[in-house]
Amino acid sequence: MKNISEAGYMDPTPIQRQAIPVLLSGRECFACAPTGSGKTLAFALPLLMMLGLPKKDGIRAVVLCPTRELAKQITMEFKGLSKGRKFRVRLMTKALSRCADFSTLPCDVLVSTPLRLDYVLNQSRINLSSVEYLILDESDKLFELGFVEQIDAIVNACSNPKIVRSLFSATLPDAVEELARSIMHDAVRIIIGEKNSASQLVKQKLVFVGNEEGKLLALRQTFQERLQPPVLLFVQSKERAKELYKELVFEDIHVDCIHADLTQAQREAAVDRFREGKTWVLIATDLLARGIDFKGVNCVINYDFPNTVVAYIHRIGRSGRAGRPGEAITFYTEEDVPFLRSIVNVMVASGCEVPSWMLSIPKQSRKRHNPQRDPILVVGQRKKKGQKVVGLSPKRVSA
Ligand SMILES: Nc1ncnc2c1ncn2[C@@H]1O[C@H](COP(=O)(O)OP(=O)(O)OP(=O)(O)O)[C@@H](O)[C@H]1O
Repeated sequence: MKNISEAGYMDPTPIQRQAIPVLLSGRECFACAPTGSGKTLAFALPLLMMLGLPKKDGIRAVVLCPTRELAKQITMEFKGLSKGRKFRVRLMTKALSRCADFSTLPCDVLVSTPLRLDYVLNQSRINLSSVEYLILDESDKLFELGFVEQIDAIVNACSNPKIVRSLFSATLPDAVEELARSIMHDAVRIIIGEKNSASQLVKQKLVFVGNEEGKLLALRQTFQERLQPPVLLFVQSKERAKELYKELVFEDIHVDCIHADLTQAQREAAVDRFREGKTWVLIATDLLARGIDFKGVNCVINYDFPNTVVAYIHRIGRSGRAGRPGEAITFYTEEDVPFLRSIVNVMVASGCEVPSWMLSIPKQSRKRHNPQRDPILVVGQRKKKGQKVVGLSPKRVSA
């Protein structure tokens, strides 16, 4: 209770009100609640309570999530909540996965990405048969192609017949729900608000930019009208993250970028600089779309249209967290128009206004939209082409 009040948590959020008693009663659950609504605490708190005291009985709980950044954040949350007790909460780092002797390493809670845990499992260096609790955070992502085989191996290795498994996410497509049911025992289904909906705290806006070139103009205009850091800027790929970074780095807006081509240390440094307020605008790929909790992101800009509606919900959910209001601006080109409909539906469900013509766009049968986009023109190339380079006026930038 001391740790909870020191963290400033005065009242449980709706997902915490529902999920904590369910987990404390020993039932499994799959829970779907909006982004930023406190799902981490909803599983971390009951898990620590059920573990009771630290023990040296092998690995007792495993939490899986899709990215290293999120795994680190979850580890920190567990450590904060268990301050004063000697629980061993361990993050599966690269070093741990390569060198640790798990047969002698006391571990109450192990937080990992599926890839790293599966790597250790494949080498027969870890025994998961004593695991009592298994949490899959961002569970729908973990059931996607690319993760599902590793999840399967880990679920099978957690062979304790009394294991309690739980799934948490802000989005839970029906197909994933069905798949999840096949591995769970009589799980309680908890849905807060409308399933697969965006956080009501985020004011969503669509901006037509015509084509790729129009995006840079629209971005500069947005920043000139009002730049209220911190801002997260999402692009489609790591190549585009690098290109956009090159384009913005010389402007007075303290920009940085994060993508999978950076080393772990560089990724962590980029996250830290953004958390500390040293970076005002962070360019990111979908690597950062899920789970990451930056306090007070004022605005998310989808420079590139998200490739699925699920990605849209998670991206814009980096803003409007823990009861604070946020804003999301999504640029769309001619090419993106046929894919507007599902995002428009999300906006309407959250009470945002949209032009009526958008409601008559036919639904796309193809769910993914990953077009080949023209490269973002870097400053040097533009100068060579004889085009004018428009900069930002630092006067208009408010910190
Ligand atoms: N009871 C509470 N009262 C106030 N703030 C809270 C409470 N519980 C959690 N928070 C804060 O809310 C923020 C969002 O929590 P968290 O990261 O767990 O959200 P989430 O639901 O997992 O989001 P996402 O779906 O994006 O992963 C965090 O900053 C957390 O500290």
